[in-house]
Amino acid sequence: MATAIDSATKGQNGSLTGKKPTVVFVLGGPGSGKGTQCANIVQNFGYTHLSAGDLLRAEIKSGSENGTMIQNMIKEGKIVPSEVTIKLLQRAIEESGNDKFLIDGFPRNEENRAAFEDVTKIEPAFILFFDCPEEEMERRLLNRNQGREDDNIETIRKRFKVFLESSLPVIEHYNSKGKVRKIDAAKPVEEVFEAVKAVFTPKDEKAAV
Ligand SMILES: Nc1ncnc2c1ncn2[C@@H]1O[C@H](COP(=O)(O)OP(=O)(O)OP(=O)(O)O)[C@@H](O)[C@H]1O
Ligand SMILES: Nc1ccn([C@@H]2O[C@H](COP(=O)(O)O)[C@@H](O)[C@H]2O)c(=O)n1
Ligand SMILES: [Mg+2]
Repeated sequence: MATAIDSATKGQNGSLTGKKPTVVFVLGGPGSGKGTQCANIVQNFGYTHLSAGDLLRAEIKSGSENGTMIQNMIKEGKIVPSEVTIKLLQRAIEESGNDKFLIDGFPRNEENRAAFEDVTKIEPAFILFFDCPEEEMERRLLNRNQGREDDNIETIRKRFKVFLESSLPVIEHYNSKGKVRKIDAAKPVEEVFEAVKAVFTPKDEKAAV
């Protein structure tokens, strides 16, 4: 069945001249500030923010048949199978009506990356990578107070391990293609956003200032 992603990719009449959606993958360790900065980017640059973690948490709440499996994976800091997460992302893209997306917390491993590329044929414009020391991320997560079941020290340590072992190689993959825009995320929110703005501001606009 043809999807909105197909038509965006192939054009309304199925030709190959249509414009693909612009996708920026927003990556970084747990608590590095991805969600916080995405909210700022949405306000300033007209993107739609899709957090893979938020979509998975909403799926649990919806009472879906995958809910218990997803909940168990999140509690353990494990990565949910790609087909589940990609379906949620595809649905959110189709329902948004926008053509510019910040996909936050995805791809989290090589399986996520390859499956997304396979299914959607979308190549990200670039990867926004929030680089932050573990001690700072740990402090932030333990103070977040949003009632997340995975914001406890035991699960946080598991999430850090998964980030190092499975997610960093994805960032390295894109780095080798010159697609990573690395941001020092240890600074205060406003300073981080100054660096983010520079990445999203077109070169000719920077020159005019
Ligand atoms: N630059 C910053 N300095 C201090 N605190 C920050 C900064 N950025 C975000 N925070 C705070 O740290 C916590 C984690 O931020 P946020 O939820 O944006 O991270 P995240 O990368 O989306 O985390 P996760 O991967 O767990 O979803 C929040 O309480 C947020 O208010
Ligand atoms: N691609 C993804 C993204 C997230 N998860 C699971 O959700 C948890 C929370 O993610 P956040 O980005 O909100 O921190 C994460 O630890 C994973 O369990 C996933 O499986 N796949
Ligand atoms: Mg987040």
